[in-house]
Amino acid sequence: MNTALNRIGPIMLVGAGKMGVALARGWLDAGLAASQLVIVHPRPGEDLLELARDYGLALSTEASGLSPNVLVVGVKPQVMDEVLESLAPVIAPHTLVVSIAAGIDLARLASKAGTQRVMRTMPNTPVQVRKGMIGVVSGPDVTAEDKVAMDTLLSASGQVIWLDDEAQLDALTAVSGSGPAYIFHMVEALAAAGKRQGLPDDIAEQLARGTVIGAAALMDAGTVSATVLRENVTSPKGATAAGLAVLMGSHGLIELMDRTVSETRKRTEELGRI
Ligand SMILES: NC(=O)C1=CN([C@@H]2O[C@H](COP(=O)(O)OP(=O)(O)OC[C@H]3O[C@@H](n4cnc5c(N)ncnc54)[C@H](O)[C@@H]3O)[C@@H](O)[C@H]2O)C=CC1
Ligand SMILES: O=C(O)[C@@H]1CCC=N1
Repeated sequence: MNTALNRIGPIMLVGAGKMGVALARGWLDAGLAASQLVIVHPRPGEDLLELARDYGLALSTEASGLSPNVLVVGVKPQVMDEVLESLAPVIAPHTLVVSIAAGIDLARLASKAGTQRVMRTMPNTPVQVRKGMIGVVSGPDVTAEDKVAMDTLLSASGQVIWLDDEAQLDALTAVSGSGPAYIFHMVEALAAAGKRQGLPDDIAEQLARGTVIGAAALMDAGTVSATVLRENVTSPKGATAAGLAVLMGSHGLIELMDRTVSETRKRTEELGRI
């Protein structure tokens, strides 16, 4: 049992799809008692039902009968307005409203939720294993106690990055919110290249996946920079140097990642205007 975590509730999570379930699993793994969490979902999917079974969680099909201290809204940006408006009966003056939606700004959240006590967060899927990167910005009526409570709750899922400038949350979305997808695609690309070099499919996939896991574990094990870790693999005039000359050459990964992150940010900003 994690005492600090269990002083925050009751917590209501509305919309537990991929991300909501990932967050909830992180909190429950960190010691949040099932009695402190109410999950509201009209049609629970298999992942949510499994989470409920694992932790003895009660699921609810509608938000009613409770004004939570923290209301986390985990729906898609496209339905955020209507969902927030429908939550008016459970939002009390003591309720901190927390959105995880990409793009929707604090002013819009506040206007639809009917309170200035709002926060905007941007987690990523590794929150499920408590290795998330989670950006946060606060609305004007968020108290110091709210910030401590959210820092405790979100820290249970990974590293919390507080930002003062809301625009930076869209940049953070494009780096760490979407970032796991870039890395998973790197695994797919490395496996595909291995197959083209004649490796059996299953072995190429095992090698690519295991290599990214091993490289991430090396970064996790210490504070050595990615640059030094890369240099440690790269013997002068050796094999790696030949491959990196392509990856780090003109139109290489730096340019590709720059364009990728820039497009993701642009779309994040668009989602906030839909
Ligand atoms: N998937 C990711 O890696 C990340 C997603 N996000 C944000 O998280 C939010 C959810 O994304 P995902 O989990 O990927 O999508 P998802 O589609 O898996 O989850 C959204 C869930 O909300 C449910 N829902 C819709 N209307 C509802 C209502 N009225 N009441 C309760 N539940 C309702 C849907 O049935 C669905 O299960 C989005 O706003 C997205 O921008 C943020 C960070 C990372
Ligand atoms: O793709 C999306 O819109 C969300 C935001 C960050 C990760 N997934």
